[in-house]
Amino acid sequence: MELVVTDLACARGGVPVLEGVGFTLAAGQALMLRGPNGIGKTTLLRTLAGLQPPLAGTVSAPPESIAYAAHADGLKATLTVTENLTFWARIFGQTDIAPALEAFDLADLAGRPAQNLSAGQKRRLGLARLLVTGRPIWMLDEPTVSLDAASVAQFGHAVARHLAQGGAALIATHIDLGFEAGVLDVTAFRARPRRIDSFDEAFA
Ligand SMILES: Nc1ncnc2c1ncn2[C@@H]1O[C@H](COP(=O)(O)OP(=O)(O)OP(=O)(O)O)[C@@H](O)[C@H]1O
Repeated sequence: MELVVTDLACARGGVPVLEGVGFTLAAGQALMLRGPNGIGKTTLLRTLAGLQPPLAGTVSAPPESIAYAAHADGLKATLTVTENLTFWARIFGQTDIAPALEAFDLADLAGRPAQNLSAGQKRRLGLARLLVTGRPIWMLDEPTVSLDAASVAQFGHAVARHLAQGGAALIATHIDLGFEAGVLDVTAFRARPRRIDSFDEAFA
């Protein structure tokens, strides 16, 4: 599924962050979001994934086509690895969690409660959830935090497989993930400061 973003503007905490964002992401393609800390990469991903409304512009792909993985792992602490994946698979109408366990080398940890995993293992489980969504467009915010080199490579392979199967990925990351990808530097879309004209606007 193709994602076409046109003239998008987005805000965080009521403050415009980015404007005029436009790009196309075709099936099979990945795009790396770049730009300094605080420029608006997370804000853009949240807006594209439908977690917050844009100030302006259009996003061609519906939120139902997007799987969003935020900074936080979002795991159920007392559920095991298998139970976490099964829980998420059911939400997305899927049943098979075996490929997710395999892709992220989680089989040996399948019976362990999420709260007893290391930070990197939690992150692997968080990312494995992408595979049980069945959704074509992955939007990932700093997905490699806490991962060691082998796990980064494993994650890179999982994304590459997703792309080969006709998926697409938009990834905010500062590191090279080992597969061919375009780069979108969001610095080019930094919102210009504007005058606040009313009390209501100042505290919106
Ligand atoms: N909850 C919030 N309320 C108000 N402003 C926020 C909030 N979260 C972030 N911001 C501000 O919004 C702007 C964009 O933040 P955002 O998290 O999108 O940047 P980023 O490019 O993802 O940064 P990083 O590379 O550090 O993760 C920043 O100036 C930040 O300080």
